[in-house]
Amino acid sequence: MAPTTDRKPRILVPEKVSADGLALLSADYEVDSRPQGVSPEELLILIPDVDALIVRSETKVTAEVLNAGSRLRVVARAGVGVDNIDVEAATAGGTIVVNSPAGNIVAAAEHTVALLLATARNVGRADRTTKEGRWERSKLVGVEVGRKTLGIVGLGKVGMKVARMMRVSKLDELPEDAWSMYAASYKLYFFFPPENLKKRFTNITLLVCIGLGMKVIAFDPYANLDLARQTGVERLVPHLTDMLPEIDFLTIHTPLLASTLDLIGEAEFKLMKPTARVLNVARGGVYNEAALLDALNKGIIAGAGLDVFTKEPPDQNTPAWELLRHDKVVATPHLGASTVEAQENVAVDVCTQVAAVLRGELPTSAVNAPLILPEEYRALKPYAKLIERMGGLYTQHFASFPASHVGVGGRHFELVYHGELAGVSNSHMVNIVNAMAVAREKGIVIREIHAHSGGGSGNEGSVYASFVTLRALAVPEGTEGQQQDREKMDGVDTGSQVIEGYVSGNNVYISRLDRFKASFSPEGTLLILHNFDEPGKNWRRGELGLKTIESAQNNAQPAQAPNLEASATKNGDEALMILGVDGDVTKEVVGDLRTTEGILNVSLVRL
Ligand SMILES: O=C(O)[C@H](O)COP(=O)(O)O
Repeated sequence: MAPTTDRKPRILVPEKVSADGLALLSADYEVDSRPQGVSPEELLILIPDVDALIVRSETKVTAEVLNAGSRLRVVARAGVGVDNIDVEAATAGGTIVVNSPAGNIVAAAEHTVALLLATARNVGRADRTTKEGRWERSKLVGVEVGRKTLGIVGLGKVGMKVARMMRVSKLDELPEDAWSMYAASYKLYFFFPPENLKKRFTNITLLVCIGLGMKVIAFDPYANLDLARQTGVERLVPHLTDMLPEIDFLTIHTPLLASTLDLIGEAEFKLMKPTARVLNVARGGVYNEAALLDALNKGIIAGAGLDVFTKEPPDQNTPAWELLRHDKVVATPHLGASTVEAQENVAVDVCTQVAAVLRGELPTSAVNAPLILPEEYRALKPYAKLIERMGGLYTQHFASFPASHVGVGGRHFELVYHGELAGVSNSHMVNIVNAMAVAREKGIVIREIHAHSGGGSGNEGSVYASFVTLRALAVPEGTEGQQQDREKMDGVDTGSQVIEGYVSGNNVYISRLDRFKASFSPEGTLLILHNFDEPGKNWRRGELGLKTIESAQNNAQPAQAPNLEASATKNGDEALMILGVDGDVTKEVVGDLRTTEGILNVSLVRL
């Protein structure tokens, strides 16, 4: 990741994304919105200067793009599907990918219904021929969808919504055992006991009459039967092929994965009724386009409503291109999420997340970061910051030590979560995007330990409800040496390359650095002076340090942080002084301080 400079972070939006979302970013960031789109070549030229990229489905965020985006911290998909983003490459490069999993559910489900009805009633063809001056009533006779069977593949958010919109039109058409469920979902129990319910409500069924009156069956190996039934799915079939001979309409709501590519091909079409119609508002490729074209041409099925294609727009003379022009097909140009409302929803959702990531916070819907429940997320957020700061402090502070200092390899680490924090399962705070993967690649081993029963360093950290210890182990995990090493670390007096920290309110503090107790905020530029703690001289060293800084740099002043000093614990003859410094500190200043009498070590840490 590129170093931070004074310029505002730059956000590139190479597609049409709702202004309501972008407005959330324009005050703090430089937003380069290009609703007309950018070519792949242009994107490669622009990306090195971009901190965040917001796309829809048209921009292909390839590994090449991601590798060229040296500043890129987040790629946001203003929608659900991330198949246009190389998520693996983003993860490897430490770029967060976020999406909006809920913003366009209603739009996608409604577009499915639109295509279902348009396909059943030849709406597309009728519109075209009427505009051409023809009046072809007898050629355009359709079919009704009420009481027909709809097969849904994939009962995710959109599949469920479609099922809900299709279900029975009258209460008295419900099977007996579905009554109580239906009543519960409308909270009718509140007024009437279940045994009287049917009697009382048969006359006013229109009051709760919704849906198209279709019978819905579904295939989804991961679906929950109770939940499915509550949404109006009559039956879940164990195998996809079980439903195909029975259905009048088929709709698929899955992402495009290796397992869903060509899910419906020649063999599957052959199992369907010649009157069956198929719908695709998910992803091009879940129906094999060549097989679909063949099935329509040969009358194996009756029609298709297609919103998505394997290549958009389809190349000329491909099966997809022929499908677009086919008389039995109603086609739309990937409009599933294209409603004003859905575009506002997804734009506000992802722009909020982009701002969070650029502020250094966790997004709510990261595709390549661990899933954290909102309440866990709120509780863990300051600890994630603490650990990040501890890591920064570790690498910068200990790197300054002379080679003769305790020889810790810096490759084997333990992160120990103490107190209430230990009870949070799957905290994975060290692993925001790729930390673990990158560490592994570099041969660095990080072990996360939940120390449920106290433990820790015996240091002051233990007075806090939760605290975290970062330990660098001298020898690989599991060896006898490591055991001795850890025993040493657990003692009060010994141990080196240990950092301990805690959270108070939303602020993070370091309570131990090396073998010194401490209490300081790991923020900004810190000058850490390790010196002899001769009686009466400790502060003199501090003054000396400040003087040196001031003489080297006029604008450098101690920061207003309340804790500028941390004192020594061991032997009483050494001290650690932490100075928060406004402005920068040059190498020369650090060099001067290092050669000052009584100073044992100096490190400059920027957090
Ligand atoms: O994956 C999605 O969210 C939909 O396919 C919408 O895609 P779009 O943002 O390009 O309209």
